[in-house]
Amino acid sequence: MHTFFVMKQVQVAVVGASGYTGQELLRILLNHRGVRLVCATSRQYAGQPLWEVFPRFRQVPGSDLRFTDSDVEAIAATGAEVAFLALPHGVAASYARGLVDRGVRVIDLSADFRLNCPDVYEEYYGNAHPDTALMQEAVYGLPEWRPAEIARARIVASPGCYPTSILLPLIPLFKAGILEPEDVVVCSGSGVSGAGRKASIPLLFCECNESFHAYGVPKHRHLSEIEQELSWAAGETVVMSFTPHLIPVNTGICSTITARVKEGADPDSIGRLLEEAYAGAPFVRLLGRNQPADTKNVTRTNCVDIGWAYDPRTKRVILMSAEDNVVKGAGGQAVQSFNIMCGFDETEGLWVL
Ligand SMILES: NC(=O)C1=CN([C@@H]2O[C@H](COP(=O)(O)OP(=O)(O)OC[C@H]3O[C@@H](n4cnc5c(N)ncnc54)[C@H](OP(=O)(O)O)[C@@H]3O)[C@@H](O)[C@H]2O)C=CC1
Ligand SMILES: CC(=O)N[C@@H](CCC(=O)OP(=O)(O)O)C(=O)O
Repeated sequence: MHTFFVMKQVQVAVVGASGYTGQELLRILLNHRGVRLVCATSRQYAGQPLWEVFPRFRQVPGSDLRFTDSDVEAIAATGAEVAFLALPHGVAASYARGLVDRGVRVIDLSADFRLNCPDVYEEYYGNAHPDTALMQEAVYGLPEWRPAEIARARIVASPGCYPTSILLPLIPLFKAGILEPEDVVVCSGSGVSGAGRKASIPLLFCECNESFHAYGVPKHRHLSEIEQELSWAAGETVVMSFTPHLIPVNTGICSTITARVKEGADPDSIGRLLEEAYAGAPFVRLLGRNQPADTKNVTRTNCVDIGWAYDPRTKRVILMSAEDNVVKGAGGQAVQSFNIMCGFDETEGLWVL
């Protein structure tokens, strides 16, 4: 006798489905047993089926759905219960309030709702936030640290790609109080898809290939959310240096973090603190002492790999992390939050290697 397991289905919309993170969301959601995709938006591809725009989805069940150029009213009318916003920052905020007010739960991949202080938002994004009430309601959706708040949220602000690779290694050490709060230095590299699927001369193949350079110095906009979350973990203000680099690969983020260990703190506790923090975390893979993380092992997965080292001469811990910017740094992490919000296993649809 066969036993059939029927999983509940949640109706889902992807708004901004033709970009890099939108495409990644489609890839994961078309394979998710608990999802019925009811809406995928794109202005330029409106009317075309998903598989025609992304031939990799040809013959995949559900890929006959057509892109629509939708507004809030039309998205809600599809019966969507959850909407992923994979829109440029600034645009996402114009959809969020209308959807939440119509009872659609929102998972926003943009930076619009990640900060909780309106002044910091204005400092980094150059304009006043259009909806500070919703900004303060939004949960910063790092699933490893806020599962209970994510589970009941109306709006989740999914963390940025660089921040995810930096926060996961550092939060346990700041929570344990072993790091100096004003002596953190981070050097990160991102694949070119991090900049989005748009025409731009600096992003052309001949401009970025065979090349490696820093950008966004000295105050990349991600500094604001990283310092916010590290200050939350430390219980005091954390100030850091952050230098992003563009690396000539499609996807992948590699972050090398060094931080000074406080006088009297035990550097031998670093490995144990990480292991205790992530004992039940399916997507955090601890590599061990003196083991660097490599982007080639995480691309197209929802995993973050983390290695660590300690240099007694400088009294600095060295944390090395790698993730895929469009998966754990964006679409995969957003689906991880979706699973928690909808009562699915946290890993549902995400064990694709
Ligand atoms: N790429 C990455 O690694 C990461 C990106 N993010 C964030 O996720 C969001 C999406 O990023 P990404 O996928 O790279 O961006 P893309 O530029 O690749 O895609 C943007 C999407 O939004 C749609 N769009 C653009 N402008 C508008 C508009 N005014 N109204 C409605 N739809 C619009 C585009 O389709 P169309 O023009 O056809 O309408 C497209 O589907 C951004 O906020 C980004 O900062 C977060 C983490 C990592
Ligand atoms: C390579 C590149 O340009 N990366 C982007 C960061 C990725 C991103 O989209 O930022 P959010 O996570 O905040 O949305 C940048 O530096 O602005």
